[in-house]
Amino acid sequence: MLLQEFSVLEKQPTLLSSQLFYRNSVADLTLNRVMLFWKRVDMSRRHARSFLCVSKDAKNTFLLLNDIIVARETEEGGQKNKQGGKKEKVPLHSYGFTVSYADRTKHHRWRCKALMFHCKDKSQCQQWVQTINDQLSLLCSRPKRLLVYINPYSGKRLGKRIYEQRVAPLFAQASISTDVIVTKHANHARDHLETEADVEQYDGVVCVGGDGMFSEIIHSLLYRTQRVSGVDHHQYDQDLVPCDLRVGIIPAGSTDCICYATTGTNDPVTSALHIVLGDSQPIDVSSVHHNNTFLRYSTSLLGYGFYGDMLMDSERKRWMGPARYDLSGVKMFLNHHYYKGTVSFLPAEGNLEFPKDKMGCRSPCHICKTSVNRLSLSGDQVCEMAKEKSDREMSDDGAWHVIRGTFLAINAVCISCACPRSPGGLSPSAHLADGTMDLILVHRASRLDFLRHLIRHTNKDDQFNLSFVEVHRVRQFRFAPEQSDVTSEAELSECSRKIGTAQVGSAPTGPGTSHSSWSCDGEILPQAAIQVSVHCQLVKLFARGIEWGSSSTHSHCL
Ligand SMILES: Nc1ncnc2c1ncn2[C@@H]1O[C@H](COP(=O)(O)OP(=O)(O)OP(=O)(O)O)[C@@H](O)[C@H]1O
Repeated sequence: MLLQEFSVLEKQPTLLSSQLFYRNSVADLTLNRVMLFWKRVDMSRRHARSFLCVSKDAKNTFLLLNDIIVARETEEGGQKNKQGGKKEKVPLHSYGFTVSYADRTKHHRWRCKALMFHCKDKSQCQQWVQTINDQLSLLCSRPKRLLVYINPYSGKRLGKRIYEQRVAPLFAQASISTDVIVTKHANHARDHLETEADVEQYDGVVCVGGDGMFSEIIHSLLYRTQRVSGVDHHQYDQDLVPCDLRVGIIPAGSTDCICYATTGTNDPVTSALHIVLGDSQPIDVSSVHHNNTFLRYSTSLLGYGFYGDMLMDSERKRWMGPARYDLSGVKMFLNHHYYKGTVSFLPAEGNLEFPKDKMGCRSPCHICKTSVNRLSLSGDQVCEMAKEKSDREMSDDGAWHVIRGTFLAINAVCISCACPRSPGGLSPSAHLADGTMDLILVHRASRLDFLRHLIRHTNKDDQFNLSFVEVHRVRQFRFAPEQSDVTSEAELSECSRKIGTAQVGSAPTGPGTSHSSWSCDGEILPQAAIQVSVHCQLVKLFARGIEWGSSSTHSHCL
């Protein structure tokens, strides 16, 4: 935080101020509506040190209220600092309280830390705890009751343990009550959310698992929201109603790319802290249709060719765990299939940034902020927007771009799809909530060139700066394989009904045939010919987006 910003915040009306003991010396502690701050008092010189003095202990001279989890009285004589493990010497006062807060550490990871203050008497101690917690209770974005689904078979099958050991204690500390369901089979969470769960009583849904589990949950929430609002999601150009409930992701899966792309890490404690602090990050969702029949929603990767074939192959190797993706990736790379087809897309005209700009989406992102914030729109505004949209589409009709070609891969991403192996992701500059998706077309190329393209996802080289790769920021796109689908309407609606369970092997496409299949956030779609439309900020996550920098000095010291 800059000194000017601090000076503004410091001038907020004071709620409580006292002289207390902090780290064996006297400090003036002050609480206002936005932060808790303190300065050490130099007893010998009888003047307070200024905030800018170069004190050895200049760290953590303030905490933003938004980052504080809870204040608690410490037991008498219990001056043990749990984080440091060291006993602090408290010569004068045995009453104290701790302030737990979320601290930013390296690589966007957050940790729960605690500061301890000592008071002259119990009533002063109680007054501080009460006043801090009263202020925290005014932060209405913080969840009080959550519905948690744990997939015990995600990734390395550690979901239950991760939740119990690393997440549940933080929820308990923040007095969040939870109803926890350990899923017994695929689509257990979906069915429970759709039929049994009384979602009105919760402030959010948490999924402990991977991207597949997240997808299952947002499908249920979005189905439910559209049904309650009377919206028919089968109509391709229908404006969808955003989902009110926020979703938290505790990463425990094979890739966890939604979590990584929205928090900058795949760390369960960081995700739990974002939930506890009530962070909110809208994300775009694309809807995938085939002939006016809704197929699925997508929040991460919609991939045809290389990624579609890889998913199809890896589904047969589920028993191998996360290693199946590596093996199938190598196999598909060696197979080197390419597919003919026609891609048509509506470019995101008027957008200020493009996939090759390398600006990225960093919180707070002005590009996403200036995109229409549908989550705050009233019903009338949504109607007005729908009208504007249809006017725009009529005038945009000629704006559709058509590319007929032979493709190794066609990828469409609503977010960067970053993950630990590919920290930039498939499209490093994709925005989380600007109402667009990045359409990446990898044209036919030699194996060696394709390998160069793939390797660039793991290093700092530009994967788009190759003659056979093109990338477009789009609002809608369509794809038609050279031989269009021959699936009957009856088959189509049957597939659509079963789609939640990904009918692997029932799809009429696959390697070795003239067309591939689409991988839609890890599920295989039965049709190759699809229409895709992006819906701006349709779902909200308990996240903050990726922040600039990640050091604790960012917010806690001057
Ligand atoms: N108890 C369960 N048993 C079997 N499958 C389950 C269970 N609970 C959820 N699932 C299904 O497992 C699939 C994969 O889950 P998840 O994404 O959490 O794990 P993952 O290891 O990351 O898998 P993937 O890489 O395929 O996404 C989801 O589609 C979900 O529907």
